[in-house]
Amino acid sequence: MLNADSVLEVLRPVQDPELRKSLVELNMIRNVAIADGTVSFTLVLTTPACPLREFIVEDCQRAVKTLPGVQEVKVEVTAETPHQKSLPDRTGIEGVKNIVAISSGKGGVGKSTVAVNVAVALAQAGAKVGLIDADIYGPNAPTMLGLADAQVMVSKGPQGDILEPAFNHGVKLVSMGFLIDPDQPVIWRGPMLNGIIRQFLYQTQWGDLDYLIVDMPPGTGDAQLTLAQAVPMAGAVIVTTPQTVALLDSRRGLKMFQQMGVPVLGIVENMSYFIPPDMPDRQYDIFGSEGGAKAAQELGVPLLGCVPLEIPLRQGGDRGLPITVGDPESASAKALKAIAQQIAAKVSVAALASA
Ligand SMILES: Nc1ncnc2c1ncn2[C@@H]1O[C@H](COP(=O)(O)OP(=O)(O)OP(=O)(O)O)[C@@H](O)[C@H]1O
Repeated sequence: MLNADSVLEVLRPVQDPELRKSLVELNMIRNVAIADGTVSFTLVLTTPACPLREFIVEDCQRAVKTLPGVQEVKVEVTAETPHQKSLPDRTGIEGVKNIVAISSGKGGVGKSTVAVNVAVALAQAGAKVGLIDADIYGPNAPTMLGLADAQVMVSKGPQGDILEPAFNHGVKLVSMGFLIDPDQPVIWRGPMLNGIIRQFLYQTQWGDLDYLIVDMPPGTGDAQLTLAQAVPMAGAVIVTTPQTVALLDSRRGLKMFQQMGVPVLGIVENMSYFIPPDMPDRQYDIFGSEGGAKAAQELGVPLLGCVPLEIPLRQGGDRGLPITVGDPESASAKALKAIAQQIAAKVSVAALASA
């Protein structure tokens, strides 16, 4: 007999591949309806950027089609991103579900490029996304997001000034670049850092966010400490290049986050290989190969993905048109999108495991 119960029954063995639990038991199947041989239901994923979305939908359709009398299976896909666990000694931000730091052991490895494109890719998938550019040395997220000339609006709230983030390509942004004088030497910016990070976290009109991405200054300094001690973080991502020296720096970064109780979600290897614009099928391992994979294995954290060195990626950053928007079919855009999905999946798994 074809009814809602029999549909749920055949769907019960279908598992979420990341959580390894039944979709039905996870309450991810809702609104089952049947009309003339057409079964429809809503599949509620744990992130709009689910890397296995198509795979799960196909699994569901295949299962339901085994029921006699089913001619068509219509699946509406939505998502409810879980809220990371709060910690007794760290204050979360109201409305913000998950805070993810993008970090690197040293400068110039492409941390901001990864942070900006991951934020945009999550927004493209349908998530509500904010980005804090906390890099005092090179606050370049505004340029990369096409917001170089943006002004942050400040309004008076009961507890002081409230920042109104700038917005472009689906991402809300606050940046050190909006607040500091670019001609001011870095040595004078340093002492302001803690205060500004706290203001970015607690005195910004973020609204509801699934993900708040933080582009950290390079290294293992005060900003990392301030952030980790202030808010509960869903995790940190470490960006590296394949060279050994960059990897040594990453190891330091990894240890620091682990000591502060921040889970390291994985490593992103940037500038993994070069794709010449005139020969898109060729690739050159300029900085050696497999460095990120080896480091991830050695450090016991996942490799979230490898981003090739491509000229349009740099040009997009300079022009304020992230590659994920400007050339979504390029190898680097696809890699960055897949990395965003990996991050989202790991954050959801961790949030649900600790719930
Ligand atoms: N995979 C890539 N292919 C081509 N250019 C890249 C790639 N990754 C980064 N770049 C370029 O390299 C430069 C440095 O990148 P980015 O600013 O993202 O690095 P960073 O680690 O954030 O640096 P900083 O330490 O200054 O904050 C930028 O001009 C960027 O466009």
